[in-house]
Amino acid sequence: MKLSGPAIPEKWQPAYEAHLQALESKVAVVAAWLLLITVFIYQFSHPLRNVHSSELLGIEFLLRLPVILTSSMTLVGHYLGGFRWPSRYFLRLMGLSVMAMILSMLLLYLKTGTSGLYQISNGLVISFFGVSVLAVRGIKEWALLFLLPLGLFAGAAASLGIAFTDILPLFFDPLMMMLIGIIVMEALRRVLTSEFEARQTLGEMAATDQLTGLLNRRAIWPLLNHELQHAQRAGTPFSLILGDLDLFKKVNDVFGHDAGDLVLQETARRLEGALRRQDALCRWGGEELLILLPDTDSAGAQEAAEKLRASMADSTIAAGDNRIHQTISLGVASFQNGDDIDAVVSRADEALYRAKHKGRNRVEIAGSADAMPAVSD
Ligand SMILES: Nc1nc2c(ncn2[C@@H]2O[C@H](COP(=O)(O)OP(=O)(O)OP(=O)(O)O)[C@@H](O)[C@H]2O)c(=O)[nH]1
Repeated sequence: MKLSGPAIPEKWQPAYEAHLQALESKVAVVAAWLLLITVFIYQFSHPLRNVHSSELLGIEFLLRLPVILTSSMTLVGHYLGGFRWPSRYFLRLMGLSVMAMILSMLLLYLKTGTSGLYQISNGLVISFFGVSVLAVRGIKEWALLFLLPLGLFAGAAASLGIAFTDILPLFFDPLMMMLIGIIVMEALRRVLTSEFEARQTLGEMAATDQLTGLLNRRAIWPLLNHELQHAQRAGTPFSLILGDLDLFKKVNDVFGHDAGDLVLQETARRLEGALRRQDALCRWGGEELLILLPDTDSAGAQEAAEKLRASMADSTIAAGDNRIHQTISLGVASFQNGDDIDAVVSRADEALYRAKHKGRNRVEIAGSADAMPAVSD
């Protein structure tokens, strides 16, 4: 069984990491509460469990103290935001403190010959199961949580002169429980990973235009709003380009709808190739495209729009035996104080309208223009 689980595609890695961290955070809080409760129950229930007289209570409390501290830290971190560490570190601390507690108790009982080894053996079973469930990320965490403490325990037992033949039988059931815990956790992780992938796929489908693979109109809105807020807060510029394929109706009429679709797909590919990584390209409507250029002023956006125009005009598109010369007209508008998104889009639309009117296959900048004459075609 591959304990590291199925591979997550590269593009989803950041979201998967966030998903894992959210899971670890939930497991850490539940584990911290459980540990605090159980440690106190065990500390004060020894008469009920008929373990031993009270002479070891003090030292047992000291051995339980790291568990109390690490689980308290986890809860403080979670509820009060006191520590900025990822939950993974809290899980490690709690797991290691549980292992240190139970293994030192075992050494203590073995060394002092105190009756109650049977209880410690039960404690080992519970602890090994519990700690294996903390290994949310799989094999590497498991190795850290188990191999390190068990290695130290073996060293300590050897130096105290405790025979391994006395110890090994005590570990049989705990190791079985550890195995069960790991398998349960791995199964759970696989279910959660499949659920994560299904959610990502659905999210992508909902955000993507099926024909071109570009963002759809709904999906670009959050990006536009984010950019608007950033511009309002930090005073950074951003620009929008509205592009519209020229005389595209003719392509459909002359070459057929399939050829039209192919032209749209090739347009998406070319425009994407001409843009920067941080720019967002969206299919705004039928043959209309909206491009968001973060951190770009009017001059930069004009340059980008010119590149987009050239990427279409410079070479024909092959559709079966035909070569289609498809051009695009573009209107550019940049954010100005007091704008909302509709205002910037509307200015880009006016500029596009002008580009069409002036003969198509050209870039027009909002605000740089003459009053708009009526378009005749
Ligand atoms: N093949 C195809 N055609 C589409 C799609 N979406 C929109 N269209 C077509 O795009 C054409 C747009 O035509 P018009 O709005 O008249 O504009 P135009 O012919 O491009 O002319 P101008 O914009 O003035 O340059 C229409 O024929 C639509 O049917 C699509 O997904 N696939």
